[in-house]
Formats: sequence, structure tokens, C-alpha cells
Amino acid sequence: MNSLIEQQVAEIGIEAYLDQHHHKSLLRFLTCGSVDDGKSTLIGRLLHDSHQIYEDQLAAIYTDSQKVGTTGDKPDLALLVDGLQAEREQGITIDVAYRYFSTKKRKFIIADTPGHEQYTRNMATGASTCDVAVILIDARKGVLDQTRRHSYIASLLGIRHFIVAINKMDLVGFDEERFTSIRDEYLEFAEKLNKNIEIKLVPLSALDGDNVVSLSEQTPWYKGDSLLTLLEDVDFVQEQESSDFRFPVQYVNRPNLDFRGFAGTIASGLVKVGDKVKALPSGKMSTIDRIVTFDGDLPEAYSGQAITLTLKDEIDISRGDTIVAADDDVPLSNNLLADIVWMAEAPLEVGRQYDIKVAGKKTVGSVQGIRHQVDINNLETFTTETLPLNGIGLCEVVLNEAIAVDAYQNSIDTGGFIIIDRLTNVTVGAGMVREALIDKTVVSTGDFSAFEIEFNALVRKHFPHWNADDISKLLG
Ligand SMILES: Nc1nc2c(ncn2[C@@H]2O[C@H](COP(=O)(O)OP(=O)(O)OP(=O)(O)O)[C@@H](O)[C@H]2O)c(=O)[nH]1
Repeated sequence: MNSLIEQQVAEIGIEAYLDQHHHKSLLRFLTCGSVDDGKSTLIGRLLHDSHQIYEDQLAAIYTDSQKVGTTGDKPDLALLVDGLQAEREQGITIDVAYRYFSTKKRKFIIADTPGHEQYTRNMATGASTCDVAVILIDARKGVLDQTRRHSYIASLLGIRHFIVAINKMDLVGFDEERFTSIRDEYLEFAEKLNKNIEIKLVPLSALDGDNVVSLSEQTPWYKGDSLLTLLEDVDFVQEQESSDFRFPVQYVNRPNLDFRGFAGTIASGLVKVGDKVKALPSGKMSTIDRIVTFDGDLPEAYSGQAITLTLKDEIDISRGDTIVAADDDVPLSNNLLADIVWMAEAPLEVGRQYDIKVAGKKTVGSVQGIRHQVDINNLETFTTETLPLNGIGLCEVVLNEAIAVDAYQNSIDTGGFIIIDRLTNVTVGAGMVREALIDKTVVSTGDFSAFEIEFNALVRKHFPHWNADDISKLLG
């Protein structure tokens, strides 16, 4: 058994421990940085110093450190994290790995993403569910392109708390000036990111544990908290609960004529029995009758909870619809302005039909224009006809039907979408809605079927000499 748990159970008893554990808040964070900045070592150090490692695991690490480690006499804690054999042999982290640990105050899930440039898409995958980004910088190297790139993606994906961990301070003699100059350079760059991001910076040595779990004597000039304390104190729960209520319906549950429930997970906000709500896109109103869960009915429920709602009136709601507060003015549109991160080797094709999945709803759409691509090394923009692998651009997307549109920055689940290749069924891109372009609303399924629109696009692409008209434009 692991020693922190053992100690706590001995102090307060198993029942009290489980109860306390159940009520701790859960913080998801992402670690990112360039290759060899020390992510794995840092995560290993967090687990080790917060006593999350089993004795036998620790013994194995001491033995392995002698064989494959890169740390001389010290245990190579990266081995704890870089658990995969292939990865050990290559010495790199190859996919997003999730780890779990807890302290007396909080539970944590870490999304560990690889530092290599071509893995930007993995980072996007890891970041989309995180509350905090821990951005590692090697104190010897300072702010790199990769640092700027990851910070930009994290901000685009809606992360509002950054902890910039300036690592390997032992290799620069724990020099305050080095820390200050990296800090200033980073903060100057960060001015160009979303203004609502809270940024904390901490000097670290992941290898020796300085300022990771407890404050180090090596940095008397540093007046902030240790990394773990910063993570324990991030104030993120409130943000989730203050946002508007969004409930994408995943499944309509009708076991008999007396019960009709709408099952799903609350994407944001909270709902109470008696609340007046409306279903989108129909706009039909009703009142919440019951909030049903496996453990019985609830008087209210919050973001992240899986529930079934029943309503006082029989209104027509199907899978893919969204239930919101009755007085909430959510725009309905089939024309979106969105930041798109392209994740496929084959570039984005303007005009081509893709499957688009928004909050559990699958529809069809295409990118009708790319306003610009962003050079994520310096955040400058430039014009382009297409987006390559890892490219990020501001695009106009046209869907075959109108949907309830949320800005991603307000609601990650209902404002984010994924783009799927219709032939291979592979996810090729991720989009973050900025706004609905209501005035330019064009296509409606009533006029042309998805197949007709796609066929038209294919004809125009492969047989341009036929001079076929673009039917989606005809409709506008
Ligand atoms: N001196 C010193 N070395 C460190 C520190 N943190 C990490 N290292 C060393 O830096 C090297 C890379 O560390 P890793 O933890 O494997 O780096 P990573 O960022 O996870 O790298 P990838 O898994 O390849 O993405 C290893 O040799 C570590 O021992 C530190 O604070 N000080």
C-alpha cells in the first residue's frame, strides 16, 4: 500500500478517509514542453514526493536507473512515467498518457503529452479537457518556439491557468537573474494570448525536487509557492459552475409510456428541478420535472454530472438537441467562424464535405474559406488556401443544418467540434467556435441533400471544365 494513504487511513479511519477522498475537487492538468525539458522527471517527482509510489515500484526504479537511467547515482524518476518499453528504448514519450494522484487537498489527473513538434495534435487532444497547463522551460534554453506553440494551443483550447515551470535551475546555479529574464520574456510573449489567463511562474529542479512539492533553500529569492501548492490552490471549480446551462441530449430514454427521459452529461452550468428550459433547435419550452440518476433523484445537478432529465410537458426532443435555460439567447446558425487545428497528413480541403461532430450531434459540413493561418511561433497571421498537418487557422464553416452555437471560450463541450473524414472515419481536425455568422446563413437540408452537395463539390473539383455551379452558393 502507498504510504500517504496508509498514513491518512491510520489517522482518521477508512470510512472518514473514503468520504474525504470522495469530496476532494478533481483538477486536470497538462504538462507540455520540448523534448527533454524534464516532463517525465517532473511528474515522477510529483508522484514520488507526494508519496504516491508503491514500494516495489520504487525499488524497480532504483535498479533500472543503474541500467538505463540518465541520472547517475540518483533514481531516474522519468522511468516511472516513461513506462512503455518502446518508449524507454527510444527515450521519448510517444502519446498522451494520463496519470492519477491525490494529496490531502485535491485529486489530480495529469495528461502527459510529448514534446516533439509533430505531436501538436496529441497536445490538442490532451489539452481539451484540462483546467491547468504546466508549461516546462529548460532554464538553460529559455523560451523556445515549442514553448510559444504549446502556450498558444493551450490558450486556444480554453485553458485559463498556466503554471510556467522553469526547470533544471540546478544547471544554472539557481540563478535569480536567469529566472527573471526567462520570466520577462515569457510574459512579454503572453501579452498576445487571451487576456483572461492567469500565469504563475516557478523555478524548479525536477531532478532534485526543488520547489516541486516543498520550497527549496536553493532559491531564497523566490517568494511564490511550490508547484504542488500552486496546483492545489488553483481556483477553477467556481468557473465551471458560473457558466450557462448546456445539456446536449445523448439519448432519449423511453422504457414505457409513462417515462420519457433525456439522458446526457451536463456540459456546463447547473440545473434545478422546477427550472424553465427550452430545447434547441426547436425552441420549445418546458419545466424540469425530475433529475434522475442511478443513485436516486437529485434536486440539482452540475457540469460534468451524467443525469436523465424529465420535463413537465411532452415536447419533441431528439438525440443531438441541446437543452438550455428558457431565457438564454443562444444563436442558431449553420455558419460558424472557428479556429481549426488540422491533425491529418492530408491537408484540409476547402469546399470538401466532412462529418462534423458537435456535443454528441453528428452533421455534415465544409470549410468554405480560410481567413488566415497563424504562425504559432510568433502568432503572426498569413493567408493560405489550405491547412497542413498541425496548422491552425481561422475558418468559415458551413453546416448542412443550423445548430445551437456557443463560443468555445464560454462552453468547451458545445463550442468545440471535431472534423471526421467521411471515407476513412478518421478524426482529421478539431475546431473551436468563435461566433455564429448568422447573417450569411445559406444552405438548408430542405433544398439539397448532403449527398447532392458533396457530389456537386466532387464534380467541381475533378471536372472543373464542366463549369458546374456551386450549389451551396446558389442557395445563398
Ligand atoms: N540537471 C537536471 N536534469 C534534469 C532535470 N529534470 C530533468 N532532467 C534530465 O533531463 C533529461 C530529460 O528528462 P525527461 O524527464 O525524460 O524529459 P521529457 O521532457 O519527459 O522528455 P520526453 O519524454 O522525451 O518528452 C533526463 O536526463 C533527466 O534526468 C533537472 O531539474 N535538472
